[in-house]
Amino acid sequence: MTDAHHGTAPTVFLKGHGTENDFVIIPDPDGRLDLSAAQAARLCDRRAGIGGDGLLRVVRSAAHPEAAALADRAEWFMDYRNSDGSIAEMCGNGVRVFARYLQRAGLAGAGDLAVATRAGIREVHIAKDGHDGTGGEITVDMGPATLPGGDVTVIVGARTWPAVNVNMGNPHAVAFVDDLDDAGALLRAPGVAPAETYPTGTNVEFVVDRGPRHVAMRVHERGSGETRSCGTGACAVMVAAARRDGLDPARTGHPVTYTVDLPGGRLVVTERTDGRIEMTGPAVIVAEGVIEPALLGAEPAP
Ligand SMILES: N[C@@H](CCC[C@H](N)C(=O)O)C(=O)O
Repeated sequence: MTDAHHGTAPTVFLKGHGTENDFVIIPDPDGRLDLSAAQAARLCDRRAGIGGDGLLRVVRSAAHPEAAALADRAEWFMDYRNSDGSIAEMCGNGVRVFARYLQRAGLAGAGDLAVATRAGIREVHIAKDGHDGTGGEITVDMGPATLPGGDVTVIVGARTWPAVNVNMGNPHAVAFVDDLDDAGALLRAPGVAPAETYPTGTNVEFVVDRGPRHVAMRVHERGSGETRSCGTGACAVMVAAARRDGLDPARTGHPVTYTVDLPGGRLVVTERTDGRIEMTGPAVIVAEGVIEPALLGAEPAP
């Protein structure tokens, strides 16, 4: 039961986005809102709820069982949910928006900030306001990519493409295509073979070249459908493109930067010589309000 159910305190939400990957933000510093998958999905519903590709619950690490061990290194835990209510390990655009919320709430300043996620701690740098009305850019150390190898195929209808299996804390299948329209309407999740490569499902990226170290992509996200941007996806795409282009900073001793265009905006992704991936992009809060208790609703008895 939440405070909202008892009518003692309203449940506040904010709405934000990073390159139009949009999120319902629920400040819950003391971890009192034990949001179910159904409640998260209702909040993300674009017709009957607030609407979002995902949900970011802002909880003190010390107040969350999955993050308490990280509390001495990161005060805040990003409890991320996809729009269908499922839990994901990591969200790259989400962690920038999460940091922007903390800054707006006076819980963090411009500069460096550590955020706990299910994929571990992510170091975030909030740039001073660029005076463009959006609060300036935010850079996240997304950690190293893992490329487990093996042949993966992405399937949409009768079409298939070879894909690269990349893990950014969450799973990705990156397919290079001739034209972004080749993936069709993406109303359903693309198939992947062998399916066992991704026991918990996967995000799928479709990529074309735009120029030297410049790509464009579409993404179908696990648990959310096609979205206008995906930060972990952009990082997975950058690494897959770099390896395809024969670039590996750990071997050459030179960092590599790719510009990644998405339907909702642009992300800049750099792979450092230590193998860590840095992603830079915008993060904007657009609204704040109060959730009607009926939207959270009473959960059916088990
Ligand atoms: N949009 C996110 C990724 C969110 C999680 C993903 N749908 C999954 O299930 O792994 C991003 O910006 O990285």
